[in-house]
Amino acid sequence: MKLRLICVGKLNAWQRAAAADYSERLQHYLGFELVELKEEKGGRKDSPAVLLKREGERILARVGSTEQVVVLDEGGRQFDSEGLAALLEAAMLHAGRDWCLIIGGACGIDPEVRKRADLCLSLSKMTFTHQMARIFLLEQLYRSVTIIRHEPYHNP
Ligand SMILES: C[S@@+](CC[C@H](N)C(=O)[O-])C[C@H]1O[C@@H](n2cnc3c(N)ncnc32)[C@H](O)[C@@H]1O
Repeated sequence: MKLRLICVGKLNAWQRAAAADYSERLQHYLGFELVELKEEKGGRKDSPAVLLKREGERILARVGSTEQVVVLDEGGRQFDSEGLAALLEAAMLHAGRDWCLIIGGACGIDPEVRKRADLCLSLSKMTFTHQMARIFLLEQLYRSVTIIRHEPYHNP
């Protein structure tokens, strides 16, 4: 089973270092691919909704038809770390579909992308920047695999 993370927008140097650290750790346990899309830059006439829609179309073009789509959204379903690990473990044990995780850009996620979601996942009720959401998600995925393997990273 593989994980793919689709993100919109770039990270600065320290964010990139943090994200790279967790994704490298994660790759020791699972296949992992990062797809980083450019933020939509429209002209002065383009409304935020139009830009979001275009961004959404580019995201959906990268989603595989058989993938389990997990959209990151502060209004989504919340899990504790053990709960997320259990969800991931069930998918791994039952040769589940590959996961495609999606983090929106600075303006959020187009409704069409949300419609494609099998799960909307919230990391907190608080809103994070997309950069911070990426780092927190990668850390939680890494934490999940260490929980699944009973390794000492997670100290509840
Ligand atoms: C700055 S937020 C966008 C906020 C915007 N108000 C919206 O409508 O979604 C950028 C992206 O980071 C992710 N994100 C931010 N906070 C999150 C949270 N607490 N849980 C899950 N994802 C979050 C989401 O994917 C979101 O689209």
